[in-house]
Amino acid sequence: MPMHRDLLPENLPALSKRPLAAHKGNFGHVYVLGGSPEMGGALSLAALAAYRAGAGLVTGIGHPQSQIYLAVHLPEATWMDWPPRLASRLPDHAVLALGPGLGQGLAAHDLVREAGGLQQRQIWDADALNILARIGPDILRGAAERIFTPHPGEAARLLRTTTTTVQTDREAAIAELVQRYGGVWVLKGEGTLVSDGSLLGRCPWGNPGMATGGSGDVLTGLIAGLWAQGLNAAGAAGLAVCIHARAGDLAADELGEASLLARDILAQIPRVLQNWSAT
Ligand SMILES: NC(=O)C1=CN([C@@H]2O[C@H](COP(=O)(O)OP(=O)(O)OC[C@H]3O[C@@H](n4cnc5c(N)ncnc54)[C@H](OP(=O)(O)O)[C@@H]3O)[C@@H](O)[C@H]2O)[C@@H](O)CC1
Ligand SMILES: Nc1ncnc2c1ncn2[C@@H]1O[C@H](COP(=O)(O)OP(=O)(O)O)[C@@H](O)[C@H]1O
Repeated sequence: MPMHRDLLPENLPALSKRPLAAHKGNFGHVYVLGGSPEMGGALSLAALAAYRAGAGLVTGIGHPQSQIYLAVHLPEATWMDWPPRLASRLPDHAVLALGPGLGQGLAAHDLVREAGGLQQRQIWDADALNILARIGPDILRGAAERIFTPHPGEAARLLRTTTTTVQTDREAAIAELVQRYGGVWVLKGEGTLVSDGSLLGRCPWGNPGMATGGSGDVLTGLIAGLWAQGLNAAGAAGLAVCIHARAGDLAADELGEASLLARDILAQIPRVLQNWSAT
């Protein structure tokens, strides 16, 4: 049985103050692999969130037809077309976030299969999880550190059960995911859970206004950006989940739940990060 620990600022790591002589190489390099022709927006939201979390450099890896989203919304990011092989393109210190808007075509399958054998830190989300569910845990080779971020529908696919079963006992579902697949897990939805098998935390913030397309992509980028700056996997996941939920609450206070968009969560991240220790 994992030990329960509230996801509150006193139980979570914090980002260190930046040294005066810091340069962008000190704050990590996030690669977001996603962006099928129809879903460049998901990649772009994740990349933006990684930068807002403080990553030094962010690169989108997507289908050429989806580059326009990043070019328009995030000129600060660099770009790479889906390569035939990822291995030679990623530095050892990279954090790879895979899945936002990736789709489930042949190229996506090949890239996800290869990513499962890379040694760089990885965040598995969205279609990367759908492909993992289809192929099975054998795809996760080697000893890379991994964080997985399913919503209840994806968790159900990974556990070969129904969304209702996952939602009926969320703690049992996340325990089973950790046991089957290893790594750190984030089970999204009301009261998001984070567990590495030894600790289990529940996020006390968030609201149904966040049930809107793209808000999970923002979370993925946020985790990647914090992880790239040197936090450990469970710490980065827990902190990102709480910052994301607090940002969602501020956005809902300002705009109302019905009108809330994923980009409104993004817009509140700087404010939450600045005031985090006083939360
Ligand atoms: N702008 C863009 O480019 C965007 C692109 N996007 C990209 O789209 C791709 C597909 O991802 P997706 O999540 O939209 O589809 P999918 O996995 O079939 O999940 C839907 C089903 O899952 C369930 N479910 C979900 N949440 C639940 C909850 N909290 N609580 C309970 N159940 C929940 C629910 O199942 P049901 O309840 O019906 O059984 C629901 O019908 C992916 O690549 C993503 O990145 C999106 O990010 C949007 C913006
Ligand atoms: N009712 C809710 N209460 C709190 N948080 C929610 C609620 N609904 C959704 N969220 C949060 O919004 C995000 C939705 O992620 P996801 O379903 O992956 O969306 P998308 O695939 O569109 O990006 C998650 O972080 C989830 O925890």
